[in-house]
Amino acid sequence: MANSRYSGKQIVITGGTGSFGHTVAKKLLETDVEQIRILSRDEAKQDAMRHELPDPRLKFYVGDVRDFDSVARAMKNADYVFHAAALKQVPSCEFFPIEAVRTNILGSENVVRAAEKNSVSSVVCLSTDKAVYPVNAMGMSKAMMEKVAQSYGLNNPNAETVVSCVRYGNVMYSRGSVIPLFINQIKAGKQLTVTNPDMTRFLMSLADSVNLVEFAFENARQGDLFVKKAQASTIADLAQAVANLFESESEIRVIGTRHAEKLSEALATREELTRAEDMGDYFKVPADNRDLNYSLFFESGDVNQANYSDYDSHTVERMNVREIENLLLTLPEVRRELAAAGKMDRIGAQL
Ligand SMILES: O=c1ccn([C@@H]2O[C@H](COP(=O)(O)OP(=O)(O)O[C@H]3O[C@H](CO)[C@H](O)[C@H](O)[C@H]3O)[C@@H](O)[C@H]2O)c(=O)[nH]1
Repeated sequence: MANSRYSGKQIVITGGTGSFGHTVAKKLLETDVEQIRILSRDEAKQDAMRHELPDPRLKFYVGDVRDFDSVARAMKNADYVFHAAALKQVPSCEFFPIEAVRTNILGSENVVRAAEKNSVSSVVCLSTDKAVYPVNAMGMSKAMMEKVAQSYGLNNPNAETVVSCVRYGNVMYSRGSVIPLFINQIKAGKQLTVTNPDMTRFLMSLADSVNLVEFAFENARQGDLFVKKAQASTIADLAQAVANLFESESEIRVIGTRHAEKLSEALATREELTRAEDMGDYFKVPADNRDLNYSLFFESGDVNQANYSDYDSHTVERMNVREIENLLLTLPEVRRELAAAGKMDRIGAQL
């Protein structure tokens, strides 16, 4: 990260003890940032992070985005906010959707309001492809978070706080996700459980997701939403790639689609793409800035829509098994697992 942007700045990361917060904090500590504040609920995780990153510029705030006062306290005199706190497990949000409303929607509103109150200059909110045409409560609540973020600019055209969003695909090797699951199944000599071999997902590394937030932070204007162009793969190919790397003979067992999951995910809708700016590796989707004169919503349409299709994991360029293997080899966690399994030649091929 360029030093100048963060020089002398105070930055709040909500949900800062998660994998994203952790990675960003580490990267920021390499700059001349003045202070990084981690706002999160779990003091044990904070303690672990404090020991891992012993730096006086890193401060820990116990709090919850559901509680406005705790958010406002962490934001006092802050300059920038990365809003990563969320309930993001699909199944738990299905069982407790109101909890997703409280954290992902109302909590995000608290973050925006507290940022405004403290004259924070930029807030970047983290969203997911599951917010696009959502079918599960987690995705629906994230879609509403995006609306909360974008409506801030619509209602406050002269605001000094710029609020933007980014949308991720699946972050590879994130906690509880399918890649570490496949690796554990291989290590245990079990079959690889594939839900639906034809299901597709966008695959991103944690480093990609941090770069996306940084890009948004550097380029955002009020209400913008950023998407990183990503490659996709089928789950069958992903399972095969993991098996190949570990030279595993584990068979693939098809277990069927789980509750509330989709065959493919979309990172942007065709309606969004009609007004998006192509920025090379990224799309920037500006907010729909028509004002609250409803006739404009009803009477002025968009003639371009028919020329675009959704940016969907089923239709974008798909990696083949070999390409997925190479992508997996860029992940430090996979390299560690391969080293532990004595597959040094695999790692060496990529050095
Ligand atoms: O045993 C399994 C488990 C999963 N899958 C498949 O692997 C893909 C990825 O599954 P993950 O569980 O890794 O990820 P999800 O797409 O379900 O969602 C994940 O990524 C989201 C972000 O988009 C959220 O963070 C969410 O909480 C997190 O589980 C899916 O197609 C899923 O069907 C299998 O084939 N076998």
